[in-house]
Amino acid sequence: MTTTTTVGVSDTAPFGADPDSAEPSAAQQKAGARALKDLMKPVAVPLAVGRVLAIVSGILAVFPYIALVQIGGVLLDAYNSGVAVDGDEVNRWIRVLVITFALRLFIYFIALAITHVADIKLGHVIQLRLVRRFARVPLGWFTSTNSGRVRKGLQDDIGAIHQLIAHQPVDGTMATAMPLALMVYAFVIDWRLGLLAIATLPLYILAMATQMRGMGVKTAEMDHRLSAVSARMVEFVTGITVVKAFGRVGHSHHNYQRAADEFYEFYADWVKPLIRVGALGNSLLAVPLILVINIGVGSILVHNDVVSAADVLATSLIALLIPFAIETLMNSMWATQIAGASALRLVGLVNTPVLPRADQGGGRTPTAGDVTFDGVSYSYGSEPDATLAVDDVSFTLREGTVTALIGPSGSGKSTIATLLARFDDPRSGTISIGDIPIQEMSDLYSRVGFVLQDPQLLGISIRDNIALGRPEATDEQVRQAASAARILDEIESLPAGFDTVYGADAGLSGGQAQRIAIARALIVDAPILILDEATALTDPESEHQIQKALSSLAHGRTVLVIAHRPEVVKGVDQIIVVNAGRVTAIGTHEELLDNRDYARLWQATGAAGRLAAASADDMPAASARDNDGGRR
Ligand SMILES: Nc1ncnc2c1ncn2[C@@H]1O[C@H](COP(=O)(O)OP(=O)(O)OP(=O)(O)O)[C@@H](O)[C@H]1O
Repeated sequence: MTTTTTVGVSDTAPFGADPDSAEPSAAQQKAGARALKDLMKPVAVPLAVGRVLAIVSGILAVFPYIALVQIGGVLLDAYNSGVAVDGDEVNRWIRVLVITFALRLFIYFIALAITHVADIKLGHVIQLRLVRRFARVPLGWFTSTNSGRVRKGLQDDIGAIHQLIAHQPVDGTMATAMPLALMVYAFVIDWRLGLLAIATLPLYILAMATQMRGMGVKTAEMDHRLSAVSARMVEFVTGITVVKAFGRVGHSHHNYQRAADEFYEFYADWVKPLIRVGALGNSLLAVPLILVINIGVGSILVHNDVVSAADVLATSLIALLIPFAIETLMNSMWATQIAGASALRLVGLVNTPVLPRADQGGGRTPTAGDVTFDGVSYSYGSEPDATLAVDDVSFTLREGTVTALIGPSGSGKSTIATLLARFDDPRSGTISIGDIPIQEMSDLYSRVGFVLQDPQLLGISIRDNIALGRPEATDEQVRQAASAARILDEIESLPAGFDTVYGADAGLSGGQAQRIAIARALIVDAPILILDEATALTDPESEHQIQKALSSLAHGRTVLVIAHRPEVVKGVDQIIVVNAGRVTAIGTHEELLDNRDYARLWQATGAAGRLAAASADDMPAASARDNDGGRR
């Protein structure tokens, strides 16, 4: 195995390039917009309803102003003509003002409620799509890099599109519809007052257009750079133990510092035009300036009897509302850009390549248990010229026998073994069990069990951890499995025995966790087993216990053991020597004694001297045949 934190794969992303690594471009931004559209399909109808309601609410915003102008007209008429104010008329317009104002707010809140429900629904839909997808992607895809992407997708990116789904359709539409309706009304009152209401807008739009050129790409890049800083931070924190142990805190901290400095410089560059636009906007659209223009010029028009004072009051209030609408519009544009990057990542995750489903091939079940690799080749990269990690490998594992894979580090042992567990499909060749290709088997994981270097216990009870592959197992069966895996006494001495929750109630040593993983494989009772010879890093007592547990597990099964030490393979039925992804020899220990590659492996590990003395006890397979443990 190349790593102890993931199964059979290293941290380099093997299944295609990481989209996070590419700097965002205008093309990516467009792709983000397309991705957003695609992502929003399941809630297209409620979002459209939200938009329509926002338009209605925006149009209703005009009515209080109409009422205001009418009330002003009635009051002015009465004042000018010296007659009593028509109270009924005023009351009627006050009712119009209050009702339309309240109705506008009511419709606005209903629209927001609809889009918020849509947002919750969409989050749920995306999460379901992701979970269903992840259930079908090759297991080898789950490197720590991709796990980070999954975490970011499920947590950050779904959160980032909240603004876009729950707020933008309503606030963005309202920010367009309301000022438009108000401006139209201002022109209906009087075209000169309409022009006054929008007098400062052209300057503002011009300033904004020059300052904000290219901001879309920059905003998307900011999200990218922020992710880079977070990644450095996570790297610093997760690697802190080893970093401290090797006295590299300063160096590692320096990486984070550099990323943060780069972000600071970029941010300063990004924010400058925004500040300038903000300052210009504040001055060009500032309340005093708008009032001076509208009331000042408006008074001249009133003085010349062109319009009434009430008209000027209404259009001045309309002019004051426009800057707020523009601000909301700009905010929602930025939210869309940032959400575009998140949507792109989510769409990437949702479209992660999957393994073809076994049941599409009819879900066949093998009759005999021989395992055959026939001309199997595999590369981690998807490009046609990617280096082959496994190159045209053919061999057979006879039913009920033990085979060891042996070869130098990086020779392809783990890759061969994990292909049998269908962590991914070979690029060419076939792997079959009893003449049935594993791709066509629907119950592969009840036929193939594995115990790997990293036991991967979950934060659930020890009982549930053991019964993971067979949840219906009785307590007695779980106890028996624990006993055969030489872990029963240690579990019973835990605070809550089998109910102890791993991680929360108690931790376990690597050797203990390994034996629980062995109990887990025992209870599934799969006839074919993949074992990683994982005892090299444990203490002698733990190693002895694990070997005994493995012996119980191996008994009577077809076993493929990944051997890291030559001693382990001496008594097995068959040894497969692997070098640079190719099988260079197959035979028993005695048959291979003259093989150059095999002899070199013994020498390379300094084990040659121990060759003669290698004890059968070291070998799970050999001892399995003498052991009293058995398949249940
Ligand atoms: N996730 C991965 N992405 C890209 N290349 C990988 C990945 N995992 C392994 N490889 C490459 O595939 C080749 C075979 O690796 P593999 O882990 O199968 O070898 P191994 O014999 O099991 O090594 P070891 O004994 O050190 O665990 C190596 O060249 C390795 O660098």
